[in-house]
Amino acid sequence: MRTSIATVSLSGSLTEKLTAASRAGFDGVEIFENDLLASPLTPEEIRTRCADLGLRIDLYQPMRDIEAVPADEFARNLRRARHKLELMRRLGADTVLVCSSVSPLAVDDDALAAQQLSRLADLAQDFGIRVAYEALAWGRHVNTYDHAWRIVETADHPALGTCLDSFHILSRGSDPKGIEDIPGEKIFYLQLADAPLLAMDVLQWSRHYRCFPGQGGFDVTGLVRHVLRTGYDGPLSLEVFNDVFRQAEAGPTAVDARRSLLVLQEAVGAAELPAPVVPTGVAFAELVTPDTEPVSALLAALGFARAARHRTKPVDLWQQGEARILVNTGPAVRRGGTQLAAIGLQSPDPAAAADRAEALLAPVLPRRRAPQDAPLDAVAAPDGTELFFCGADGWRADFEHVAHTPAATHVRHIDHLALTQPWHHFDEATLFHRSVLGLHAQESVDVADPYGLLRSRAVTNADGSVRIALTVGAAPIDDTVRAQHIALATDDVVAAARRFREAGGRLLPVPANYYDDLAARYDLTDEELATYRELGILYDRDPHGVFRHCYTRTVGRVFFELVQRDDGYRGYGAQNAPVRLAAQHAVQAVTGG
Ligand SMILES: O=C(O)c1ccc(O)c(O)c1
Ligand SMILES: [Mg+2]
Repeated sequence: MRTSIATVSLSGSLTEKLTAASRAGFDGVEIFENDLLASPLTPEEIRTRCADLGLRIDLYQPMRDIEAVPADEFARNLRRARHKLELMRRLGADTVLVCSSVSPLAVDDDALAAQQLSRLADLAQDFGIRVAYEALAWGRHVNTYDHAWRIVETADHPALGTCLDSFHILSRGSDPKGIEDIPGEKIFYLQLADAPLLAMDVLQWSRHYRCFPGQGGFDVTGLVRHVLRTGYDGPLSLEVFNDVFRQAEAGPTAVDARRSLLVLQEAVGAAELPAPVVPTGVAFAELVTPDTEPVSALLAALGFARAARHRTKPVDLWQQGEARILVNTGPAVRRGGTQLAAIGLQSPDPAAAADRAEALLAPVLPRRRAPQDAPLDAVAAPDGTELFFCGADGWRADFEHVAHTPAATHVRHIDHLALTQPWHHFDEATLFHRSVLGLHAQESVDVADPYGLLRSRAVTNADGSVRIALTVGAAPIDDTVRAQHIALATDDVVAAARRFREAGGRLLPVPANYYDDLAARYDLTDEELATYRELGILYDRDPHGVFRHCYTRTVGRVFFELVQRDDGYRGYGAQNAPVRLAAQHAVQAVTGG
């Protein structure tokens, strides 16, 4: 199936948009009128540019407020339409989109609408152009796809068909099954967009919050299945009006867009991709740092032992239980100090995992960093984090044992990793982790930071042995919020916190008000409360179990969390995150770091 994208979905000048669409592998574009009007290129030059980039101009849009109006008004509309059709001939575009009218002049008269659209189709036919009539969800009289189709059916004109747009159909709660009643050859175009499920005015929802299929709450895949059953063989085209994408770089957005279509095509059986290989655990988390001292001190206080050193690179392996942290002082170190740069994911088939990632347009990283290293399959996540797919124990061969005092035994494994996403990459990150890694996305939650609202969403495998929390701010965010963290699982957070403190570690202090409120919310003993208060342990419950957690101070961009997850608690203490964030800001204000 051919794929296409509307220029409105990408940022930049028309030629930047076209370049991004082509580089991401789209076959065609919908040219949005405003993009053309603002371009210094002539229609002929745009046509040539598209041809050079291997892009077909699948649609020109939109033509508005054409139908069901008084005769004199319609005469003016036809005159306007003729200009556009001439322009389209110069562009070499063969299909024009006509949106259902929102004009106060339009009357509720299907016969008149059919007759006038038929006249327009006559004119378009002279230009070799087809007219695709689309019901806007907020059209004045025509606002459902079945209504638009009835008018097209009545007009019965070979150059008039309908354009289906998943947003307009699903936002109104129309049943997409009825699409199967439309003959495939009368569906002239199919536009796809998803959206988060919001209770708001449909026009605002459409113009600001659309997202790529799989990033919102609509069943776009189900809708496409109905469309394919009609025999429709036109392109799958993305038409996404989104405030964030309008600001984000066009290149990555186009790749994200194309990935969403690949996943959708896979789901409807229109594309075959290497099957997902779900990771089965976290092999390691890798920190890069310009200075091992503060990180080493922190890890030692947490009970880790420096157990091994890489044979060829300045990388130490710190271990406790099944938790492994690599500390790298190599050339990967960037400005901004210590950061979480890579995650090793235990994979049952690393090569196949990398194949799927590559098929879904993830940047594949070199397999060997040095000739003598064991080859490792790795890709970059949208935020730049390197994801290594690790087989049984291959990567360990690159490390040689160093003499060390045994590690403590409080920490069992890495519970979760929390990564902050560049602010315009949140939906992309979720789709990436779901589609590339086969992880399941949990509900997105809002978290109040003193200086902005954050959105957080966890992706996990089935048994919870891989959990990654993705967080983003509504706008570019400050360093506290940019922090990343590694949560370490323990069976006894109180003992682990005490040990950490006795070893010289400093825990994040939590305000007394928090504990007063905790006493009101839960029936905890005075002794328990006093312990939590003393150590800065936060507490949460969900329908499954109990969560107790506390935080270390931050080094560079990274801090650690000790977590005790009892009785199948599934969350991440989101309830407590605002208190934690405020406490981190407070510490930063005092210490400057
Ligand atoms: O928001 C609009 O006006 C608009 C225009 C063209 C479309 O195809 C559409 O779905 C919406
Ligand atoms: Mg549309």
